[in-house]
Amino acid sequence: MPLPKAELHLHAEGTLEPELAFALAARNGVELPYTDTEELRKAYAFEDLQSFLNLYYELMAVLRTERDFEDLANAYLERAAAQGVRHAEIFFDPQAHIARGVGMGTVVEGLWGALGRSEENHGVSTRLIMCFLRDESADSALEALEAAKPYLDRIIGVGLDSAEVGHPPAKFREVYEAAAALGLRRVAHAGEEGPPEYITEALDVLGVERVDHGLRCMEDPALVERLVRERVPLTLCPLSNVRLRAVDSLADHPLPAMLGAGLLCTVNSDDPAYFGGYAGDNFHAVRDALGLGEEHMRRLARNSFAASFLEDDEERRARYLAEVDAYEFGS
Ligand SMILES: Nc1ncnc2[nH]cnc12
Ligand SMILES: [Zn+2]
Repeated sequence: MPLPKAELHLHAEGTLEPELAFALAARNGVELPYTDTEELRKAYAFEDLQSFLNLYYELMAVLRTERDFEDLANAYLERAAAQGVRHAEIFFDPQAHIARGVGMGTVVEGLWGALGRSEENHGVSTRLIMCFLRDESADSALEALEAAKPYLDRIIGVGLDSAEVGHPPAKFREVYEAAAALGLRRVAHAGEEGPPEYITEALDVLGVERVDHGLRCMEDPALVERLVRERVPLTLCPLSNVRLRAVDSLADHPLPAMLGAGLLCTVNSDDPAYFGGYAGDNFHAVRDALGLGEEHMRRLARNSFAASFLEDDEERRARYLAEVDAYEFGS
């Protein structure tokens, strides 16, 4: 039985496996510039975040109908459940779909077709977080938030993703203020490729409650101290960091140093179809490459539920934490 865990950094579009991409392409009459899944997989040798994002946006062309988004989310939830994920807070990128003529309603209702039944079908509770694309304009982000207003019973928060360097968080002050006024939770990618200052800005200007990645905080000891003191969760994605060359190898990942510093670290998969593993694979990878023992694994699992947005269901959070505490390794 796998260790129970929450996944807090997962892009729905990043769960598009090559086989499903080809199946959806055929269903929707979309032509992909790859002959088969094998050739597509060869394109997964990334140099950096941008080289990944180019493929990530290209393959989204196959996602057109509510059913496509529902199938995508169901495929993820099934795999995640098999790896011990009990709760998933799932990002999606509405602007990338709206720009292709696929409306907010299609995306949200499609994803909801799977998420709304996830507990019965997969035993996984879920939340949905819409992300703004930081390499698009602040006005475009405001338009996306406006388009989301009819669906706010389905969306619990906002995030910020896409190409980081050159797009500091402060660009999105206004849309984050508007999101906060609507009662939405706030997170942002920061310190993946961008400097530690972007993490500080995300906290101070955007008011984020969690930092996605946050890896580069380790370059600034005063920032680390602050993140520890304020108990700001970091949603780390180790296999993603290797594939996008944020770290040289898994053995060089700063996770042990980050845990040692007292940071509230969590381990997640980011875009599992592209980076070679789902949540449980990421847990196993850091255990094996970094020699983390059972107590570290249990701590990471506890952190994932502690850092989740389950304030609306503390009873459930307590139940999940009790599952982690009772977990017997090797069972
Ligand atoms: N790791 C990542 N960083 C920034 N934007 C993303 N969009 C999907 N995955 C991402
Ligand atoms: Zn991400």
